[in-house]
Amino acid sequence: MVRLDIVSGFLGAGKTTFIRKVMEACISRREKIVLVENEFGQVSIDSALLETEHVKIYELLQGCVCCTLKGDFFQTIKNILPQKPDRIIFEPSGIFIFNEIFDLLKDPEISSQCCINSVTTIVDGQHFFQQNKRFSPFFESQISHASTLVLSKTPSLSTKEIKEISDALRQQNDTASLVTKSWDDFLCHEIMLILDGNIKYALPNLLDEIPDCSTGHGHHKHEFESVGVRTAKIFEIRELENILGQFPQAQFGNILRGKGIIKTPDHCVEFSYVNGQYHISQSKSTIAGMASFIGMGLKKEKLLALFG
Ligand SMILES: Nc1nc2c(ncn2[C@@H]2O[C@H](COP(=O)(O)OP(=O)(O)OP(=O)(O)O)[C@@H](O)[C@H]2O)c(=O)[nH]1
Repeated sequence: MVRLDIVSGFLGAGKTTFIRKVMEACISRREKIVLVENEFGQVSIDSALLETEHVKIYELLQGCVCCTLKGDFFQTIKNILPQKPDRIIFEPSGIFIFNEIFDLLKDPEISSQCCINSVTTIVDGQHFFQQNKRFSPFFESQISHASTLVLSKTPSLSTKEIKEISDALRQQNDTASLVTKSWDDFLCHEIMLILDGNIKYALPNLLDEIPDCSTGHGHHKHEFESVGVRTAKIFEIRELENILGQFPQAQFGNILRGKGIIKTPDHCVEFSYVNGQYHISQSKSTIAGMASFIGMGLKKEKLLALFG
């Protein structure tokens, strides 16, 4: 059976960061893995960040596999299965709802060869309470379906804050394993335990236990929009900081998430903007000159002009 490991979490929670660790662990164990990346935006930043010669990456762009791209996702899984990987690691978009995804296991071609091994939901410790309140349907869905909940960005949190978030998570899912320790230094076997140490989804074809989401809900509508940018421009770091520093003031719309790989005079940098805070770091990526923004009421022309 090919194991399907789903790594969910809201926009900017830390999914890609976690998957990078999982990939390192799998590669060191000589597992054959395939990565499926679903980005709501038009530009695939995550694939560029995760690119390695050892792992084949499939991209599903401009939509969400829980609605418009569901058919493409199922077909992608069918295309991958003949390669017989040990594991398919799937990163849904941050605004993913676990509605019809379990129909995967109702497709005989897929369920005879593949089982959902784990659902790891990364929860952004820094922004949890604010985002959970504002975007509760996504949080409820991603948290309640998790076999493991992993808190990210914990070094910036106090013990009291970690306890408060843990209590809130337990109210929504009291059976998942909960990882609150900083996983920056986790060893390979600790990372793999998060995926393989759970039994919630370990058995294939437990159709009786799979929520039936096929009636009533229909495809939910995303209120979000995205803007993708490609640019050959070389930025001074200060220029980039100045751009990112303006985003909370909303003159470019309500930007919830921004990320990109940009050229500077010395090297390429990655930037990440989440909920009003930004971070810039040196990048190892060989692909640069792109950015992606997700939010509401985005001022596309103004954003494009910033990077043009
Ligand atoms: N300090 C710290 N930073 C983290 C941690 N996890 C993620 N980050 C940072 O948070 C930002 C967003 O992380 P990503 O891994 O790109 O988040 P994501 O969930 O893949 O984002 P989207 O796919 O855009 O929804 C990046 O700047 C990461 O470096 C963590 O555990 N600790």
